[in-house]
Amino acid sequence: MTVVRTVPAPGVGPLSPLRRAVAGPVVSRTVAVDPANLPGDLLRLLPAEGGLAWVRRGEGVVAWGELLRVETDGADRFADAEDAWRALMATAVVRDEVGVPGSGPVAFGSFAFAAGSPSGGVLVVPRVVVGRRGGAAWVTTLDLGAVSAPPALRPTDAPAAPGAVTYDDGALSAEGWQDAVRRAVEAIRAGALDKVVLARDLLARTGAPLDPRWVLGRLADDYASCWTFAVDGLLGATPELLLRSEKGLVTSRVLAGTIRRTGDDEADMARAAILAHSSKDLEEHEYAVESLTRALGPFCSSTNVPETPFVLHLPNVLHLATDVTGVLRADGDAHVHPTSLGLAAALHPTAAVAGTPTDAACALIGEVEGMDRARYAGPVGWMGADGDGEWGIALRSAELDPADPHRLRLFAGCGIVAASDPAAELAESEAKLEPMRSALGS
Ligand SMILES: C=C(O[C@H]1C=CC=C(C(=O)O)[C@@H]1O)C(=O)O
Repeated sequence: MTVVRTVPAPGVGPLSPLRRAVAGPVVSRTVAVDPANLPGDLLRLLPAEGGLAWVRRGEGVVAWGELLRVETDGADRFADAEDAWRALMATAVVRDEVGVPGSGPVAFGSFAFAAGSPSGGVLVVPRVVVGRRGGAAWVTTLDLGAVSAPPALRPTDAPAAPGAVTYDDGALSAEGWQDAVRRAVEAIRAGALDKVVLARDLLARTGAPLDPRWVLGRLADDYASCWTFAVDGLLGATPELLLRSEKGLVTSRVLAGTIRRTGDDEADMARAAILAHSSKDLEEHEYAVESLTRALGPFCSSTNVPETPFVLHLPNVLHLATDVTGVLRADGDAHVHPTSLGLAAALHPTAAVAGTPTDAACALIGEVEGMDRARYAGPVGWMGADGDGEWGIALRSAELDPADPHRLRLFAGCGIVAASDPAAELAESEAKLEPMRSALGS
Protein backbone atom coordinates (compact mmCIF):
# COMPACT_ATOMS: atom_id res chain seq x y z
CA MET A 1 0.00 0.00 0.00
CA THR A 2 1.33 3.46 -0.86
CA VAL A 3 0.34 6.50 1.10
CA VAL A 4 1.34 9.92 -0.22
CA ARG A 5 0.84 12.58 2.39
CA THR A 6 1.39 16.28 2.17
CA VAL A 7 2.82 17.87 5.21
CA PRO A 8 1.15 21.21 5.83
CA ALA A 9 3.18 24.38 6.11
CA PRO A 10 2.86 25.99 9.55
CA GLY A 11 -0.55 27.64 9.83
CA VAL A 12 -1.99 26.02 6.73
CA GLY A 13 -3.70 23.05 8.42
CA PRO A 14 -3.86 19.51 7.03
CA LEU A 15 -4.18 19.27 3.27
CA SER A 16 -6.60 16.68 1.92
CA PRO A 17 -5.61 14.87 -1.33
CA LEU A 18 -8.10 17.18 -3.09
CA ARG A 19 -6.53 20.29 -1.62
CA ARG A 20 -3.17 18.90 -2.71
CA ALA A 21 -4.43 18.58 -6.25
CA VAL A 22 -5.69 22.15 -6.07
CA ALA A 23 -2.42 23.23 -4.50
CA GLY A 24 -0.80 22.07 -7.74
CA PRO A 25 2.31 20.19 -8.80
CA VAL A 26 5.68 20.14 -7.10
CA VAL A 27 7.45 23.35 -8.04
CA SER A 28 11.18 23.42 -7.45
CA ARG A 29 13.71 26.14 -7.98
CA THR A 30 17.47 25.70 -7.60
CA VAL A 31 19.81 28.66 -7.43
CA ALA A 32 23.59 28.70 -7.14
CA VAL A 33 25.08 30.02 -3.92
CA ASP A 34 28.64 31.08 -3.26
CA PRO A 35 30.27 28.07 -1.52
CA ALA A 36 32.21 30.54 0.61
CA ASN A 37 28.89 31.62 2.15
CA LEU A 38 28.11 28.12 3.38
CA PRO A 39 29.58 26.50 6.50
CA GLY A 40 32.29 23.94 5.67
CA ASP A 41 30.09 21.37 7.36
CA LEU A 42 26.63 21.40 5.75
CA LEU A 43 25.21 19.63 8.79
CA ARG A 44 25.57 22.89 10.67
CA LEU A 45 22.63 24.25 8.67
CA LEU A 46 20.23 21.62 10.01
CA PRO A 47 17.51 22.74 12.40
CA ALA A 48 17.33 21.26 15.91
CA GLU A 49 14.68 18.73 14.82
CA GLY A 50 17.43 17.20 12.67
CA GLY A 51 16.22 17.26 9.08
CA LEU A 52 17.65 15.05 6.36
CA ALA A 53 21.25 14.43 5.35
CA TRP A 54 23.54 12.56 3.00
CA VAL A 55 27.07 13.94 3.32
CA ARG A 56 30.65 12.80 2.92
CA ARG A 57 33.85 14.85 3.19
CA GLY A 58 31.90 18.13 3.27
CA GLU A 59 29.94 17.37 0.09
CA GLY A 60 26.40 16.08 -0.39
CA VAL A 61 22.93 17.30 0.44
CA VAL A 62 21.17 18.36 3.64
CA ALA A 63 17.50 19.28 3.79
CA TRP A 64 14.69 20.26 6.07
CA GLY A 65 10.95 20.83 6.10
CA GLU A 66 8.63 18.11 4.83
CA LEU A 67 6.62 18.92 1.74
CA LEU A 68 5.54 15.38 0.90
CA ARG A 69 5.98 11.96 2.38
CA VAL A 70 5.46 8.69 0.54
CA GLU A 71 5.01 5.66 2.78
CA THR A 72 5.09 2.13 1.41
CA ASP A 73 5.28 -1.40 2.73
CA GLY A 74 5.77 -5.05 1.86
CA ALA A 75 7.68 -6.60 -0.99
CA ASP A 76 6.68 -3.71 -3.28
CA ARG A 77 7.96 -1.02 -0.92
CA PHE A 78 10.65 0.07 -3.41
CA ALA A 79 8.55 -0.17 -6.57
CA ASP A 80 5.62 1.70 -5.02
CA ALA A 81 7.90 4.48 -3.78
CA GLU A 82 9.56 4.70 -7.20
CA ASP A 83 6.15 4.93 -8.92
CA ALA A 84 5.03 7.68 -6.57
CA TRP A 85 8.25 9.65 -7.22
CA ARG A 86 7.94 9.23 -10.99
CA ALA A 87 4.32 10.43 -10.82
CA LEU A 88 5.29 13.48 -8.78
CA MET A 89 8.17 14.32 -11.11
CA ALA A 90 6.05 13.84 -14.25
CA THR A 91 4.09 16.98 -13.37
CA ALA A 92 6.82 18.84 -11.50
CA VAL A 93 7.84 22.31 -12.61
CA VAL A 94 11.61 22.42 -12.26
CA ARG A 95 13.97 25.37 -12.60
CA ASP A 96 17.55 24.36 -11.92
CA GLU A 97 20.36 26.76 -12.79
CA VAL A 98 23.05 24.47 -11.34
CA GLY A 99 22.42 21.13 -13.07
CA VAL A 100 24.62 18.77 -11.07
CA PRO A 101 23.65 15.52 -9.30
CA GLY A 102 21.71 16.57 -6.20
CA SER A 103 20.49 19.91 -7.55
CA GLY A 104 16.83 20.14 -8.57
CA PRO A 105 14.14 18.28 -6.63
CA VAL A 106 15.32 15.38 -4.49
CA ALA A 107 13.66 12.82 -2.25
CA PHE A 108 15.40 11.17 0.68
CA GLY A 109 14.51 7.57 1.39
CA SER A 110 14.97 4.74 3.79
CA PHE A 111 13.64 1.18 3.44
CA ALA A 112 13.24 -1.77 5.77
CA PHE A 113 15.65 -4.66 5.41
CA ALA A 114 12.83 -7.23 5.28
CA ALA A 115 9.66 -7.15 3.19
CA GLY A 116 7.61 -8.21 6.23
CA SER A 117 8.87 -5.42 8.50
CA PRO A 118 6.32 -2.90 9.76
CA SER A 119 8.97 -0.25 9.03
CA GLY A 120 8.18 -0.46 5.29
CA GLY A 121 9.71 2.36 3.31
CA VAL A 122 9.60 6.13 3.17
CA LEU A 123 10.48 8.86 0.70
CA VAL A 124 10.55 12.35 2.13
CA VAL A 125 10.40 15.35 -0.20
CA PRO A 126 11.83 18.30 1.74
CA ARG A 127 11.01 21.98 1.41
CA VAL A 128 14.61 23.18 1.36
CA VAL A 129 17.73 21.35 0.13
CA VAL A 130 21.26 22.70 0.34
CA GLY A 131 24.02 20.94 -1.55
CA ARG A 132 27.68 21.15 -2.37
CA ARG A 133 29.66 19.25 -4.95
CA GLY A 134 33.04 20.08 -6.40
CA GLY A 135 33.15 23.85 -6.78
CA ALA A 136 29.34 24.22 -6.90
CA ALA A 137 26.90 24.95 -4.12
CA TRP A 138 23.17 25.47 -4.34
CA VAL A 139 19.89 25.84 -2.56
CA THR A 140 16.67 24.27 -3.82
CA THR A 141 13.25 25.30 -2.55
CA LEU A 142 10.24 23.09 -3.14
CA ASP A 143 6.56 23.81 -2.79
CA LEU A 144 3.20 22.87 -4.24
CA GLY A 145 1.79 25.05 -6.98
CA ALA A 146 4.01 28.06 -6.38
CA VAL A 147 7.68 28.72 -5.98
CA SER A 148 8.93 29.90 -2.62
CA ALA A 149 11.87 32.17 -1.92
CA PRO A 150 15.16 30.58 -0.80
CA PRO A 151 15.76 30.98 2.94
CA ALA A 152 18.76 32.73 4.45
CA LEU A 153 21.42 30.07 5.04
CA ARG A 154 22.95 30.47 8.47
CA PRO A 155 24.48 27.89 10.81
CA THR A 156 21.97 26.93 13.48
CA ASP A 157 22.68 26.77 17.22
CA ALA A 158 25.18 24.13 18.32
CA PRO A 159 23.44 20.90 19.31
CA ALA A 160 23.05 20.09 22.99
CA ALA A 161 24.89 17.07 24.41
CA PRO A 162 22.76 13.97 25.07
CA GLY A 163 23.98 13.66 28.69
CA ALA A 164 24.76 10.33 30.28
CA VAL A 165 23.88 7.39 28.05
CA THR A 166 22.97 3.95 29.40
CA TYR A 167 22.75 0.74 27.38
CA ASP A 168 20.61 -2.38 27.63
CA ASP A 169 20.52 -5.60 25.71
CA GLY A 170 18.22 -5.54 22.71
CA ALA A 171 16.49 -8.68 21.53
CA LEU A 172 19.33 -10.98 22.61
CA SER A 173 21.97 -10.83 25.32
CA ALA A 174 25.62 -11.18 24.29
CA GLU A 175 25.38 -14.88 25.27
CA GLY A 176 22.13 -15.34 23.39
CA TRP A 177 23.62 -13.79 20.26
CA GLN A 178 26.66 -16.05 20.42
CA ASP A 179 24.25 -19.01 20.58
CA ALA A 180 22.61 -17.67 17.42
CA VAL A 181 26.04 -17.51 15.76
CA ARG A 182 26.69 -21.12 16.88
CA ARG A 183 23.42 -22.24 15.30
CA ALA A 184 24.34 -20.43 12.10
CA VAL A 185 27.78 -22.05 11.96
CA GLU A 186 26.16 -25.49 12.47
CA ALA A 187 23.69 -24.81 9.64
CA ILE A 188 26.56 -23.73 7.37
CA ARG A 189 28.69 -26.75 8.25
CA ALA A 190 25.66 -28.98 7.62
CA GLY A 191 25.49 -27.54 4.09
CA ALA A 192 22.21 -25.62 4.48
CA LEU A 193 23.87 -22.40 3.26
CA ASP A 194 27.31 -20.83 2.69
CA LYS A 195 27.11 -17.55 4.57
CA VAL A 196 24.68 -15.61 6.75
CA VAL A 197 24.97 -12.14 8.26
CA LEU A 198 23.64 -12.04 11.81
CA ALA A 199 22.89 -8.74 13.50
CA ARG A 200 22.17 -7.67 17.06
CA ASP A 201 20.63 -4.57 18.55
CA LEU A 202 21.43 -2.54 21.63
CA LEU A 203 19.03 -0.15 23.36
CA ALA A 204 20.39 3.25 24.38
CA ARG A 205 18.81 5.78 26.71
CA THR A 206 20.13 9.34 26.73
CA GLY A 207 19.99 11.66 29.74
CA ALA A 208 18.71 14.58 27.64
CA PRO A 209 16.43 14.36 24.59
CA LEU A 210 18.70 13.44 21.69
CA ASP A 211 19.48 16.19 19.20
CA PRO A 212 20.27 14.16 16.05
CA ARG A 213 22.76 16.82 14.94
CA TRP A 214 25.00 15.92 17.90
CA VAL A 215 25.41 12.41 16.54
CA LEU A 216 25.59 13.38 12.88
CA GLY A 217 28.31 16.01 13.34
CA ARG A 218 30.52 13.62 15.26
CA LEU A 219 30.01 10.75 12.85
CA ALA A 220 30.85 12.98 9.89
CA ASP A 221 34.00 14.28 11.61
CA ASP A 222 35.26 10.92 12.86
CA TYR A 223 34.24 8.73 9.91
CA ALA A 224 35.09 11.01 7.00
CA SER A 225 35.25 8.23 4.42
CA CYS A 226 31.73 7.06 5.32
CA TRP A 227 28.42 8.45 4.11
CA THR A 228 26.70 10.17 7.03
CA PHE A 229 22.93 9.99 6.75
CA ALA A 230 19.75 11.05 8.49
CA VAL A 231 16.38 10.03 7.10
CA ASP A 232 13.18 9.88 9.10
CA GLY A 233 14.79 9.03 12.45
CA LEU A 234 17.47 6.70 11.05
CA LEU A 235 20.97 8.07 11.69
CA GLY A 236 24.35 6.66 10.85
CA ALA A 237 27.61 6.73 8.94
CA THR A 238 27.88 3.84 6.55
CA PRO A 239 31.10 2.74 4.87
CA GLU A 240 29.13 0.70 2.32
CA LEU A 241 27.63 2.23 -0.82
CA LEU A 242 24.96 -0.01 -2.31
CA LEU A 243 25.10 2.09 -5.45
CA ARG A 244 25.58 5.49 -6.96
CA SER A 245 23.86 5.91 -10.32
CA GLU A 246 24.93 8.93 -12.31
CA LYS A 247 24.40 9.56 -16.00
CA GLY A 248 24.42 5.85 -16.87
CA LEU A 249 27.38 4.89 -14.70
CA VAL A 250 26.83 2.77 -11.59
CA THR A 251 29.35 2.50 -8.76
CA SER A 252 29.14 0.28 -5.72
CA ARG A 253 31.43 -0.21 -2.73
CA VAL A 254 31.12 -3.75 -1.44
CA LEU A 255 32.41 -4.54 2.05
CA ALA A 256 32.70 -7.82 3.91
CA GLY A 257 35.52 -9.21 6.00
CA THR A 258 36.57 -7.22 9.05
CA ILE A 259 39.33 -6.96 11.61
CA ARG A 260 39.36 -4.70 14.65
CA ARG A 261 41.93 -1.91 14.84
CA THR A 262 44.29 -1.70 17.76
CA GLY A 263 44.95 2.05 17.76
CA ASP A 264 48.63 1.42 17.05
CA ASP A 265 49.47 2.26 13.42
CA GLU A 266 52.25 -0.28 13.03
CA ALA A 267 50.19 -3.09 14.53
CA ASP A 268 47.25 -2.07 12.33
CA MET A 269 49.39 -2.32 9.21
CA ALA A 270 50.24 -5.89 10.21
CA ARG A 271 46.53 -6.57 10.82
CA ALA A 272 45.67 -5.19 7.39
CA ALA A 273 48.07 -7.73 5.88
CA ILE A 274 46.49 -10.52 7.97
CA LEU A 275 43.01 -9.45 6.80
CA ALA A 276 44.07 -9.31 3.15
CA HIS A 277 45.25 -12.94 3.40
CA SER A 278 42.60 -14.37 5.73
CA SER A 279 40.81 -17.17 3.88
CA LYS A 280 37.79 -16.84 6.18
CA ASP A 281 37.44 -13.10 5.41
CA LEU A 282 38.23 -13.49 1.71
CA GLU A 283 35.49 -16.12 1.46
CA GLU A 284 33.03 -13.82 3.27
CA HIS A 285 34.00 -11.01 0.91
CA GLU A 286 33.73 -13.09 -2.23
CA TYR A 287 30.10 -13.98 -1.46
CA ALA A 288 29.25 -10.29 -1.10
CA VAL A 289 30.94 -9.27 -4.37
CA GLU A 290 29.40 -12.20 -6.21
CA SER A 291 25.86 -11.36 -5.02
CA LEU A 292 26.28 -7.71 -6.03
CA THR A 293 27.69 -8.43 -9.48
CA ARG A 294 25.10 -11.14 -10.18
CA ALA A 295 22.26 -8.72 -9.37
CA LEU A 296 23.84 -5.78 -11.21
CA GLY A 297 24.89 -7.69 -14.33
CA PRO A 298 21.52 -7.76 -16.14
CA PHE A 299 21.28 -3.95 -15.97
CA CYS A 300 24.74 -3.30 -17.42
CA SER A 301 26.39 -3.50 -20.83
CA SER A 302 29.76 -3.83 -19.06
CA THR A 303 31.04 -4.10 -15.50
CA ASN A 304 34.44 -3.79 -13.89
CA VAL A 305 35.10 -5.98 -10.85
CA PRO A 306 38.64 -5.83 -9.45
CA GLU A 307 40.07 -9.29 -8.83
CA THR A 308 41.30 -8.63 -5.32
CA PRO A 309 39.82 -6.43 -2.61
CA PHE A 310 41.64 -3.52 -1.00
CA VAL A 311 41.74 -2.84 2.72
CA LEU A 312 39.56 0.06 3.82
CA HIS A 313 40.88 1.73 6.97
CA LEU A 314 38.25 3.14 9.32
CA PRO A 315 39.02 4.45 12.80
CA ASN A 316 37.45 1.41 14.48
CA VAL A 317 37.93 -1.45 11.99
CA LEU A 318 39.59 -2.52 8.76
CA HIS A 319 37.38 -3.97 6.03
CA LEU A 320 37.97 -5.85 2.82
CA ALA A 321 36.49 -3.63 0.13
CA THR A 322 35.81 -3.84 -3.61
CA ASP A 323 34.65 -0.95 -5.78
CA VAL A 324 32.52 -2.30 -8.61
CA THR A 325 31.52 -0.14 -11.58
CA GLY A 326 29.09 -0.76 -14.43
CA VAL A 327 27.74 1.00 -17.50
CA LEU A 328 23.95 0.87 -17.52
CA ARG A 329 22.27 -0.69 -20.52
CA ALA A 330 19.78 1.77 -22.02
CA ASP A 331 16.35 0.17 -22.13
CA GLY A 332 14.38 0.22 -25.40
CA ASP A 333 13.91 3.16 -27.73
CA ALA A 334 13.43 5.66 -24.96
CA HIS A 335 16.97 4.94 -23.66
CA VAL A 336 15.74 5.11 -20.12
CA HIS A 337 17.77 3.57 -17.33
CA PRO A 338 16.21 2.11 -14.24
CA THR A 339 16.16 4.68 -11.44
CA SER A 340 18.73 4.44 -8.66
CA LEU A 341 15.93 3.26 -6.37
CA GLY A 342 14.93 0.59 -8.89
CA LEU A 343 18.54 -0.59 -8.91
CA ALA A 344 18.71 -0.52 -5.11
CA ALA A 345 15.61 -2.73 -5.04
CA ALA A 346 17.27 -5.20 -7.41
CA LEU A 347 20.56 -5.30 -5.49
CA HIS A 348 19.08 -5.49 -1.98
CA PRO A 349 19.88 -7.54 0.06
CA THR A 350 23.46 -8.32 -0.91
CA ALA A 351 25.44 -11.01 0.86
CA ALA A 352 27.14 -8.23 2.87
CA VAL A 353 23.94 -8.00 4.94
CA ALA A 354 21.98 -11.19 4.21
CA GLY A 355 24.11 -14.11 3.02
CA THR A 356 24.40 -16.82 0.38
CA PRO A 357 22.10 -18.14 -0.93
CA THR A 358 19.90 -15.13 -0.18
CA ASP A 359 16.65 -16.95 0.55
CA ALA A 360 18.19 -19.48 2.91
CA ALA A 361 20.14 -16.71 4.65
CA CYS A 362 17.05 -14.51 5.11
CA ALA A 363 15.11 -17.49 6.47
CA LEU A 364 17.87 -18.23 9.00
CA ILE A 365 18.05 -14.56 9.99
CA GLY A 366 14.31 -14.68 10.69
CA GLU A 367 14.75 -17.84 12.78
CA VAL A 368 17.73 -16.94 14.94
CA GLU A 369 18.10 -13.15 15.24
CA GLY A 370 14.94 -12.79 17.30
CA MET A 371 14.29 -9.20 16.15
CA ASP A 372 12.98 -7.04 13.34
CA ARG A 373 15.94 -5.24 11.76
CA ALA A 374 13.59 -2.38 10.81
CA ARG A 375 15.53 -0.07 8.47
CA TYR A 376 18.99 -1.18 9.63
CA ALA A 377 20.83 -2.84 6.70
CA GLY A 378 18.24 -1.56 4.23
CA PRO A 379 18.91 1.01 1.50
CA VAL A 380 19.14 4.64 2.65
CA GLY A 381 19.91 7.65 0.48
CA TRP A 382 18.46 10.08 -2.01
CA MET A 383 17.20 10.30 -5.57
CA GLY A 384 16.80 13.19 -8.00
CA ALA A 385 14.13 14.03 -10.58
CA ASP A 386 15.92 11.99 -13.29
CA GLY A 387 16.15 8.93 -11.01
CA ASP A 388 19.90 9.22 -10.46
CA GLY A 389 21.00 9.13 -6.85
CA GLU A 390 22.99 7.45 -4.14
CA TRP A 391 21.88 4.63 -1.85
CA GLY A 392 23.97 3.34 1.01
CA ILE A 393 23.39 0.27 3.12
CA ALA A 394 22.20 1.55 6.50
CA LEU A 395 25.02 0.16 8.67
CA ARG A 396 26.69 1.68 11.75
CA SER A 397 23.31 3.20 12.42
CA ALA A 398 20.69 3.84 15.07
CA GLU A 399 16.98 4.30 14.90
CA LEU A 400 15.39 6.98 17.07
CA ASP A 401 12.24 6.06 18.95
CA PRO A 402 9.57 8.40 17.48
CA ALA A 403 7.67 8.23 20.80
CA ASP A 404 10.61 8.99 23.11
CA PRO A 405 13.52 11.31 22.23
CA HIS A 406 15.65 9.64 24.92
CA ARG A 407 15.55 6.22 23.32
CA LEU A 408 17.33 4.74 20.33
CA ARG A 409 18.21 1.33 18.97
CA LEU A 410 21.77 0.64 17.73
CA PHE A 411 22.60 -2.19 15.34
CA ALA A 412 25.60 -4.16 14.16
CA GLY A 413 25.97 -7.37 12.21
CA CYS A 414 28.68 -9.82 11.19
CA GLY A 415 29.12 -12.17 8.27
CA ILE A 416 29.18 -15.78 9.48
CA VAL A 417 30.87 -18.53 7.47
CA ALA A 418 31.90 -22.10 8.39
CA ALA A 419 35.12 -20.91 10.07
CA SER A 420 33.42 -18.24 12.26
CA ASP A 421 33.99 -18.19 16.01
CA PRO A 422 31.08 -16.81 18.14
CA ALA A 423 33.31 -14.90 20.61
CA ALA A 424 35.30 -13.28 17.78
CA GLU A 425 32.06 -12.30 16.02
CA LEU A 426 30.73 -10.74 19.23
CA ALA A 427 33.94 -8.70 19.53
CA GLU A 428 33.55 -7.65 15.89
CA SER A 429 29.96 -6.55 16.50
CA GLU A 430 31.16 -4.46 19.48
CA ALA A 431 33.72 -2.79 17.22
CA LYS A 432 30.96 -1.99 14.71
CA LEU A 433 28.82 -0.45 17.47
CA GLU A 434 31.71 1.80 18.44
CA PRO A 435 31.05 4.68 15.96
CA MET A 436 27.53 5.25 17.24
CA ARG A 437 28.46 4.76 20.88
CA SER A 438 31.27 7.26 20.68
CA ALA A 439 29.08 9.71 18.71
CA LEU A 440 26.61 9.56 21.59
CA GLY A 441 29.36 10.27 24.10
CA SER A 442 29.53 13.68 25.73
C1 LIG B 1 26.52 -5.98 8.66
C2 LIG B 1 27.47 -5.11 8.94
O1 LIG B 1 28.64 -5.05 8.24
C3 LIG B 1 28.80 -5.66 6.98
C4 LIG B 1 29.67 -4.75 6.20
C5 LIG B 1 31.03 -4.83 6.30
C6 LIG B 1 31.63 -5.92 6.90
C7 LIG B 1 30.89 -6.98 7.35
C8 LIG B 1 31.55 -8.15 7.97
O2 LIG B 1 32.79 -8.26 7.93
O3 LIG B 1 30.86 -8.98 8.59
C9 LIG B 1 29.42 -7.03 7.16
O4 LIG B 1 29.17 -7.83 6.04
C10 LIG B 1 27.31 -4.11 9.99
O5 LIG B 1 28.19 -3.25 10.14
O6 LIG B 1 26.30 -4.13 10.71
